[in-house]
Amino acid sequence: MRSKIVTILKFQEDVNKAVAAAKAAFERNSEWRTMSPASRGELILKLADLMKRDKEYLAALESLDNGKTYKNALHDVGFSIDVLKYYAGYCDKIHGSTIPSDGNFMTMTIKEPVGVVGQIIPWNYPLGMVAWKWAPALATGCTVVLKPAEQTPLTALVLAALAKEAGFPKGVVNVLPGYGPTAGGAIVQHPGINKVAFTGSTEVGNKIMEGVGQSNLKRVSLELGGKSPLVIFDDVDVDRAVEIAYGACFSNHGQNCCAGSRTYVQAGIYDEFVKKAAEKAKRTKVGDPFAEDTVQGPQVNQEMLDKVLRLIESGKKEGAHLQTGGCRKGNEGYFVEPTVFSDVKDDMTIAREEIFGPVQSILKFETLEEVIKRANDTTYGLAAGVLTNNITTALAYAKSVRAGSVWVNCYHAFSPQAPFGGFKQSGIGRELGEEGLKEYLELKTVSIKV
Ligand SMILES: NC(=O)C1=CN([C@@H]2O[C@H](COP(=O)(O)OP(=O)(O)OC[C@H]3O[C@@H](n4cnc5c(N)ncnc54)[C@H](O)[C@@H]3O)[C@@H](O)[C@H]2O)C=CC1
Ligand SMILES: O=C(O)C(=O)C[C@H](O)[C@H](O)CO
Repeated sequence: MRSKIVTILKFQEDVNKAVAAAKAAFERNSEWRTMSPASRGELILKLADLMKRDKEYLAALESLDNGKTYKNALHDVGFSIDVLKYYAGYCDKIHGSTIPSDGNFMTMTIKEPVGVVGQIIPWNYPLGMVAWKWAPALATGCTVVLKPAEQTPLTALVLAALAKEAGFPKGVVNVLPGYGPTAGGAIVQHPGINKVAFTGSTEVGNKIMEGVGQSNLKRVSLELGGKSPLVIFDDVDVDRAVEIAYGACFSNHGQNCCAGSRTYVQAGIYDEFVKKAAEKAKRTKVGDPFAEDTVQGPQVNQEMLDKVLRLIESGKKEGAHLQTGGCRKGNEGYFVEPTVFSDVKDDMTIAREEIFGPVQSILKFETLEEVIKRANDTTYGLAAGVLTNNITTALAYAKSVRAGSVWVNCYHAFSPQAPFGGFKQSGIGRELGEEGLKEYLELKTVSIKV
């Protein structure tokens, strides 16, 4: 008990130090606050350039730390650079408006950085999540204290070193590795932090809301779990649909908040789709993330391996039809066989819980009205997809599905310009795009008596 208290106090002390540094960097006359917006943009671009210089190193470290394939890690580094560049361009374009208010006043609004921001990120996109969190925070002029996931702290630490090399003033970015309840908890509770941005489980998202309520009502943005539906109508090319559905569900080994983990297939093509989806999954090359031809590496750790296997077992027990996979792959490492279940029913655990693993659940449907209802029958609302050649069907689905992103005839269509975030218990607020900036700004109204 005593050693636990000492550990908690130690984390508290570290968080205090990081917050003090971030607060000092945010002081009114500090170098950071008095820097021109254009120079702030140049620093962010410099960081992006340094990441480009070190991209192979960053990707290798990410792959080593997380288990994702080197190829995917390299893609993540590229996307992270794009996100930084996109927000760098915003630095000198953040402005308020003038308002024709009643009475003899001239009224204007000013957009100001929210202040010191605590950022808590997960292990599935360790480097990508740093970029998504830092870019809008730094573009708006905030200072940050970031806690990477305990499973994958390495690339965030390298990015901190690159930020130093780029020339960010002392205290603007702080990286603090540590565990969730201790280091993360201390960030959430800290009275010196003005906003917390979090990506991770809905369970911890709830704890963050509680902690914020108990401390100083920090601003909050949350990007949480999902159980996203991909709906496939029978007017599409089945082979193409199988490919898209595979990418939707299995990319990043299924460790993806917006994984298309409920595959609804219309009755007319259902049997053919199931057969081909199982063949596709079976062909997946699982193994060493650094090998050229590997498509799927290991899950991140024992805990996640156990969770995925437990959910696969629930699928078998509850009567879903196992088409392929269904077991751990080999006896070493955290590898899972790419798994496909058909005849999944909406009330089965595998159709309701976020699995975060390489498991596809295929469900049959007949009509648009029916499938909209079923797609929306979830506590989540992060993403959704639809494959059809009928524009009316696509638009009806896109308008009716309760999700933050809807992908039509594609999936995982991410770009730095397009906002991303959840309806319902998938989150609060948006990341990326112009919307992502708003999460880091306070709006001030100034009225001048004329
Ligand atoms: N939305 C997403 O991208 C992610 C969703 N998940 C979901 O969550 C499940 C569990 O994975 P975990 O790694 O346990 O997720 P988690 O939500 O516990 O971890 C995410 C981050 O939150 C921190 N954290 C944990 N407890 C905290 C607390 N009390 N206060 C402040 N910070 C805290 C962790 O240290 C980590 O940095 C996964 O199986 C998956 O379903 C996990 C990772 C990412
Ligand atoms: O899973 C998450 O947390 C993400 O938001 C990452 C996205 O899925 C995306 O694939 C990153 O490129």
